[in-house]
Amino acid sequence: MLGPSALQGGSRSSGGGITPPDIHHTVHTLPPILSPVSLFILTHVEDIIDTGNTLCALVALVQGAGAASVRVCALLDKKARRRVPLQAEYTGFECPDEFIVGYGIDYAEKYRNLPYIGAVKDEFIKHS
Ligand SMILES: O=P(O)(O)OC[C@H]1O[C@H](OP(=O)(O)OP(=O)(O)O)[C@H](O)[C@@H]1O
Repeated sequence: MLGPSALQGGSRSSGGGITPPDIHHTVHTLPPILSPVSLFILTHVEDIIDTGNTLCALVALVQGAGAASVRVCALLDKKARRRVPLQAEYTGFECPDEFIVGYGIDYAEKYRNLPYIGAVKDEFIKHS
């Protein structure tokens, strides 16, 4: 059965569109918790869905492990950035295509601790 720490480890990728998601890292950092799984129902809670790559990989992994049902819940859904067909069952708010921070979401490892959700202004975004 999947444990909470395993799920946290499996949910990592790039959210704010700052760096590309590292799905291989995601999969390889999962501990060997997916061996004999019989039947379980999982609701995965995520802060934000961006490209959908993270959850697409995670859902496939969990389904492949024998989940009877996998449901995705996300506070924010940045649909305009989607690269794979991922549809969350439960979402809080549709999010514009901006750099979002706060409530655990960072921009270059900053502003995670803001007690509200904000968008980083263009003049603060590093263009490389
Ligand atoms: O839909 P995707 O494009 O795959 O992005 C979504 C993921 O990105 C964010 O994590 P992030 O990589 O920023 O890690 P962090 O939570 O440690 O900042 C977020 O928490 C999701 O897990």
